[in-house]
Amino acid sequence: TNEFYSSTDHMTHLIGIKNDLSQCLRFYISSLENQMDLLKRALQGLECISDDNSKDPEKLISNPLIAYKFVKQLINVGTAIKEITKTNISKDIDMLMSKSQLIPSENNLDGIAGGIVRLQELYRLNPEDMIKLETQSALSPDECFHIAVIAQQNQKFQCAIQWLGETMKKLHDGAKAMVTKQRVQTLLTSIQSQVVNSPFPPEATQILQHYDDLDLKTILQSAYTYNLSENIKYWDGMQHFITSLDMSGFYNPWKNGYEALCRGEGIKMNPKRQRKLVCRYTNGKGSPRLIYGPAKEEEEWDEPLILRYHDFISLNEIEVIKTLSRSKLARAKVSDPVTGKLISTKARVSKSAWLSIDESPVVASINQRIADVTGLDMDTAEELQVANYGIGGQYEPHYDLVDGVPFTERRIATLLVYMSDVDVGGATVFPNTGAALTPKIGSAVIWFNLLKSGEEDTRTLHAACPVFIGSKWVANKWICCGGQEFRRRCALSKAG
Ligand SMILES: O=C(O)CCC(=O)C(=O)O
Ligand SMILES: [Fe+2]
Repeated sequence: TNEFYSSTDHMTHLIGIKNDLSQCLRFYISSLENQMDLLKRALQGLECISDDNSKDPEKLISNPLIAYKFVKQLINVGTAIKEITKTNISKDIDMLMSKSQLIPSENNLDGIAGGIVRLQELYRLNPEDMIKLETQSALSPDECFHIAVIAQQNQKFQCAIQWLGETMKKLHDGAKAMVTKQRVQTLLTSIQSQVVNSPFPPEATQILQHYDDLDLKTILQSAYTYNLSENIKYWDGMQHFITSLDMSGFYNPWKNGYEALCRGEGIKMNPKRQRKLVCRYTNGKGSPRLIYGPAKEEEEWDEPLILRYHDFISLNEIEVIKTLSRSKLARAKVSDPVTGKLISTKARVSKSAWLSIDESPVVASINQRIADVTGLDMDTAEELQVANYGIGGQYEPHYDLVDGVPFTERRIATLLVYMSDVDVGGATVFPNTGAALTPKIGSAVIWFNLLKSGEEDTRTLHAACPVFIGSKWVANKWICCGGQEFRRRCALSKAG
């Protein structure tokens, strides 16, 4: 397909496409230039036939040398014209056309703009930060305006207004553009009315009954509806008021926690708990393969227990897995809560592929290693799911448990292999427990999605933070309930 932005790995193909395109264009231009030269020469030939004597044509021809020259020029022109029709530029055009099929479609640009807006909001980049990023590839007023439009469509009004401001500034500085100040103003007005006319949520109505000031109501309303409360905090004089109202739990309760954790705020670990976390060498449940090469197991989180295995897979294995996946990577989807159909959404911006153990000894050996380390039955596990994230790529908070599957197919545990480091962003966070796991190449983390009682462990709600800089590769192995009856005993207690 022609969607690049949802996988940074696929974005890299664009460099090849760019090189091919410039080569084809170079060929085509030089063919055209040859033709132009021939045409110009032909024209020059015609023009240098002097027609001083045109009033007396016979005189022209009567001088044998002039006559000779005259006919010679005409023949030259004829030759040039024949040559022009002979040079075949249609081949170059065909080539150019076929290469241009690979040019990304417009929705890629929308997707990237959406990623920029998400990163900007989530990592709280203020206008100055954005400008610093922007100076490396100065955006035109039209480009700034496009980002503003996408921000508005994604209901990130704060960002939209910021980009409209940039657009205005550039227009003011006299940059050439299609967009006019008039259009910027129109969009600004429409954003304002969108914010003000948004429907009032019932919980907010109750609270606001106590306040008469209409202006405050308007601001609060937009804060609620568009989850701007975080930003409003920084508005003059609003801080105290907002804190006293505690709007945080209003809208998308998990979302604020998720975004804060992604920024590295609100990680709920304390030194006392931290001291109890240990690391050890382990041979799993006595697997012979681990006796001589024990696994490096680290307790990364206590409640719920999250273990990390260091050097779980090698760089070579990672290369094999990536190569096997590349041709299969397709936009990852989520099931629509209403229709149950698989859809592609901003909530999950990545591409993924499934690898079976028959595909390569490397996949089989990783599968075996997971069995050795966890002591769990792999016969009922799902295939390995490899994922590569895109620009601002993320996966919003979710449970790995899928509704409506037989008990034996429930995902009792998730093992997540990090196949890359990520320069900035891209952590795996657990909003209900305040945990954040940093991707570390070659390591794997594991947690149980079900309590020993078989109930869902709500502490395992987790998310993949937007990748800011870098490429993020992971592999998921979902281990299912079937076959684990004697390996992980059920218990009446809820303890993890
Ligand atoms: O990429 C990550 O950090 C987490 C991925 C994840 O949760 C999933 O694919 O279900
Ligand atoms: Fe997940």
